[in-house]
Amino acid sequence: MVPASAATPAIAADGIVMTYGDREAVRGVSFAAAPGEVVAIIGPNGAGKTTLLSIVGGLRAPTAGSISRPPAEVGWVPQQPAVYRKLSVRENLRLFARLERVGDPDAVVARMLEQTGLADRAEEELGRLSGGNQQRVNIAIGLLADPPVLLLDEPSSSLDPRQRERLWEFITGLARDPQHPTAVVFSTHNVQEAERFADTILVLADGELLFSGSPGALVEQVGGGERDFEAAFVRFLRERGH
Ligand SMILES: Nc1ncnc2c1ncn2[C@@H]1O[C@H](COP(=O)(O)OP(=O)(O)OP(=O)(O)O)[C@@H](O)[C@H]1O
Repeated sequence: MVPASAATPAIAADGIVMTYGDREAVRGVSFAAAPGEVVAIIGPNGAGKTTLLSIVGGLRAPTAGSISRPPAEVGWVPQQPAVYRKLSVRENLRLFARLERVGDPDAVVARMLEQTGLADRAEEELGRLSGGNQQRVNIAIGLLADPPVLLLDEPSSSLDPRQRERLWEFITGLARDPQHPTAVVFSTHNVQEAERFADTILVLADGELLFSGSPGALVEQVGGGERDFEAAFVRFLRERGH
């Protein structure tokens, strides 16, 4: 749990603008994440969350603005995994390790199996694993190149509450690893999840960054009178015309 100001950022986005035709999907957004910091991007449908994440991950070039790291140093976990359900867990990891041209694919695959706690499921067909374990494999693929930054687009949206809990244990463990504190940036529609697991919340609406700070600071901004974080978030948006 390192506040962004306390260390050199693991990643910084500066003045990101993205236009699709004449539609401005992201309007001059800047943010930074420190090593070990967990950042949640929340906002209504169409706010620009996926667009912003995909630019930070180097999947799309922005219309304007810059990202402090090249795409090779940023792990990306898409909402729709690109995994092969008929291949085993190990085969999937090996395939993506080769595609990413990691130095020693077998060693990297062994490390990922260890890190995800899936070593004893390595030979199982991926499609037979639970949704939560499939999502771990999806995340492991994002981690193959050992990136200092991991981006996840709605990582828990298809999981039940128990799987969700285990997934967050895993993700926050990556951030808190003292040897390799990964900066984690994720988007979610689950506002309570953002409040629970993120150090910093970014509120995006209609492409504009309306808030950046701790969950507590957002509650304070709306006067602290709401019954929970979700109610405070809804009020915050309403007061700003969304
Ligand atoms: N490839 C594209 N071409 C044209 N418009 C796009 C494209 N991708 C996204 N948009 C538009 O940009 C805006 C932001 O979309 P984006 O998917 O980034 O939002 P989001 O916050 O991730 O939404 P959701 O919560 O629904 O996933 C939307 O108006 C969307 O229709």
